[in-house]
Amino acid sequence: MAANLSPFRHKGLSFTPEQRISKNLTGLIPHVMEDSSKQCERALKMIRTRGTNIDRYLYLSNIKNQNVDLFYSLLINNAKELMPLVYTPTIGDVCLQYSTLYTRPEALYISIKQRKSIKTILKNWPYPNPEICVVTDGSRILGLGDLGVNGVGIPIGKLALYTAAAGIHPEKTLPIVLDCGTANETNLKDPLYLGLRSKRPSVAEQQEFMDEFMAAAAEVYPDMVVQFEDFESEKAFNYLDRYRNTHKCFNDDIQGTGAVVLGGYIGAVNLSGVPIEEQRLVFMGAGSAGVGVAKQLVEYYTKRGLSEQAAKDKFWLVDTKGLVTKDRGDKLAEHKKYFARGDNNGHQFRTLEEVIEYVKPTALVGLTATFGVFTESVVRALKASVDAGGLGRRPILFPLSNPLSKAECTFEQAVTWTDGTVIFASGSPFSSFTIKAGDQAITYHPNQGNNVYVFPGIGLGAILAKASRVTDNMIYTSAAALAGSLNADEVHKGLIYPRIERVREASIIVAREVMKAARRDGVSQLPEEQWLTWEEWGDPALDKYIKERIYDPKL
Ligand SMILES: NC(=O)C1=CN([C@@H]2O[C@H](COP(=O)(O)OP(=O)(O)OC[C@H]3O[C@@H](n4cnc5c(N)ncnc54)[C@H](O)[C@@H]3O)[C@@H](O)[C@H]2O)C=CC1
Ligand SMILES: CC(=O)C(=O)O
Ligand SMILES: [Mg+2]
Repeated sequence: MAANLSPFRHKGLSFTPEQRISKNLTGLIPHVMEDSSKQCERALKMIRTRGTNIDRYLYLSNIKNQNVDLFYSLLINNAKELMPLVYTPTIGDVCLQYSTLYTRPEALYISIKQRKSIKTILKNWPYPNPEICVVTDGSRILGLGDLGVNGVGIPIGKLALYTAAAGIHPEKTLPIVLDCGTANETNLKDPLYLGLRSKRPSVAEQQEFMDEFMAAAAEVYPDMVVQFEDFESEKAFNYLDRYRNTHKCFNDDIQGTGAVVLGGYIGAVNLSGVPIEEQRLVFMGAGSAGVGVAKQLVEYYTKRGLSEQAAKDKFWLVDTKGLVTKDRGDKLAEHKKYFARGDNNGHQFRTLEEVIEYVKPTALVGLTATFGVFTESVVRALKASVDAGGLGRRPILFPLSNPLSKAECTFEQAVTWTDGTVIFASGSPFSSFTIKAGDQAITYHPNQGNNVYVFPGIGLGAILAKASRVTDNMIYTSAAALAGSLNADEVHKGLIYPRIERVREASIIVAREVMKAARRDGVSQLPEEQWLTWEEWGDPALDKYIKERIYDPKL
């Protein structure tokens, strides 16, 4: 690429005749001058005529590499169509094949063998002062397991959404993969695999590496917010505890997912006809996401006046061995202990059907990374237990695992098995579903319950508030802000999340409330006079401040 056609300054075919002359571009691009809509039209035609989603991803990725503004114009204005290509579910397939698809670097790749050079590597990043970093060690990529360095697609995808959904300038985003080896035999045997060809070292050694990384990142980029992503559960909880009080960081799978599910749960309860006090929640999956979400919901209940114990009593967590109880006889992982039930009178419930029969839940949340565990009998049992409470009540069913190939059930199944009564959210997007009966047709609209509705706003809010830490209140507030961000049409349609086309509007609301929470918690380092001005002029002034600072692609 000619130096005068940097991807960050490339206007494609929109360069004016004057710009073409002054930048010596004459003849380097076709003579025609096109506005952005024409260029988007061409790209969309290409995308729609490619044969596979991987081809579409590669085409988009190529555009991003050549013309950043065109890429983000496309993504922002066609979020519903293109987000599933840049993010889940397609990004899951991309990660599985990353080492084969690789054509150029798009992230920082830091291996545990380069421990002595972390600062140098960070300084090698070509764009100055990144504001947000998404870092993974690839050990639990979506529901696909340990993908090692191939997991780098996730930080790349999440950061594209930081720009598309929250307007963080693309030059201010930094994707990082920490390569500690992998347990993935397929990758280890793949001659094209790009990562360290060794098993992961001990947890202690990985933690030392992480300590060194966090210290180096804070020294080289002191203002940067760090988002932990897709670390397997033990490390996810450990690193969050370890750094949350000393670094500007949060864990998206624990905290972001907690907030997004709480945001949707508030709306779902309103639609369900089952009062919040009567809700009983079964969680299938007790990993970082399951426990993170359940804890966020406990906080919601305690803020509504319940004691912590009474709030906790509303949750039954299930893992591969059955209901998580104190006396199950196996050694519970540390993060499961908080929710271990002690009221099972020595009885152990091994299957989800047994748990449903015992608990009579009103809501079922899936975070298992296992396709199809919400079987017909499970979903029908959930519906029956909700119906038993009274007419017109609706079951809440959230199969949240990603990508689509790991969803606990499909939208069509959920609608069919609940006779259309389900309040549904899935981690990856399902299409609407129409049932025809004679001349009548009813169309059901799914929700996407994915942390993309909160992490961009949490990061943006923390950056703009100049927050020294990401506090629990900032996370909690993001959920409440999301729940309040639906417009009248979305409420009328019975949705519990804003339509994905409105994720940018929702993210600004989330960011604004996160900023205010940072200030309330005393972690905002903005001058006090600034906050007093916003107090005087209210949210519109703060919104204006945010909007003036966010990136809008201009071709
Ligand atoms: N929708 C969203 O925004 C998000 C979705 N997720 C998804 O959640 C899933 C889980 O993520 P983590 O909690 O980090 O994984 P994890 O591996 O830590 O936890 C999985 C849990 O599910 C349990 N499990 C697995 N198979 C099961 C089965 N057949 N029956 C019962 N329990 C079973 C395991 O015992 C474990 O407790 C992944 O697919 C991930 O993509 C994660 C974060 C955000
Ligand atoms: C959405 C997400 O963060 C996950 O599936 O891990
Ligand atoms: Mg994740």
